[in-house]
Amino acid sequence: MTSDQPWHLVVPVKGGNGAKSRLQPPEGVDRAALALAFAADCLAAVVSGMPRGRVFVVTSHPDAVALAAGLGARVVADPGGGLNAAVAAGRDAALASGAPLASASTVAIATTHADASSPVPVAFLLGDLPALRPGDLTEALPAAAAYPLAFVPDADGTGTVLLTATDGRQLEPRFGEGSAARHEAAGHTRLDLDLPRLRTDVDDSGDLEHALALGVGPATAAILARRAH
Ligand SMILES: Nc1nc2c(ncn2[C@@H]2O[C@H](COP(=O)(O)OP(=O)(O)OP(=O)(O)O)[C@@H](O)[C@H]2O)c(=O)[nH]1
Ligand SMILES: C=C(OP(=O)(O)O)C(=O)O
Repeated sequence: MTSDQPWHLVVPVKGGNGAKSRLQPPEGVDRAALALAFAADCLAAVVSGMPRGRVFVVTSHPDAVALAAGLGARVVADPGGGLNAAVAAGRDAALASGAPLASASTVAIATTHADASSPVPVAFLLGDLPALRPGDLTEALPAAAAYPLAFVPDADGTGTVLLTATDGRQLEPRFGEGSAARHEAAGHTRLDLDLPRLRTDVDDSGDLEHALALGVGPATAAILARRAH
């Protein structure tokens, strides 16, 4: 990806003990630490594939805030209200990215003054993609750029890993189980890209096996090395 890449990318990260509640971690592995490791590997791939200042992590969990800030991402406070509200807050922050990002409310105010003549393409990416590589975004974002609204479904085709908006359109986040059908109904064009690392979000142990087979990043590999044998 080049430095003139126009996309702004939003990555919500829940963090803490409530994260990855459906995932039964391997014996000897702490669930919150594993969830944070997924985010660490995902964000490392994202920031190395995107120009500085274009990555927004929506979180209020201290460990995730430290992780994101340490990687050079911009942190947006989680507004509460779940994943779709977090996506909306990150989208507004990205649109208002010329303005100071003190809090979600200043972001919302600044957004109303955003220059409508230069719309910012915004992409939302799940933060639980431990096998992601920078090249996945290099391929997926230009493919999405051909459509005002688009999305990439997860590996089984029913969920969503990447949701995009260009031409000043607004993301229409409808995340949650079965979100692919809802995003399509909301006008996002479905892109079944052959990018398994992008499409493998980890919700359960089957997904984790799939990610491990593809090859996970160093943070996830290190946490899993603590598995009881
Ligand atoms: N900021 C923020 N991120 C969220 C929230 N809910 C989910 N996410 C993130 O969105 C991505 C996909 O969400 P899920 O797969 O549902 O992750 P999760 O909520 O940790 O997992 P479960 O507890 O099993 O539902 C992950 O990167 C999560 O960290 C939220 O309320 N706020
Ligand atoms: C966030 C999603 O799903 P999950 O919570 O199953 O990862 C989704 O696909 O919209």
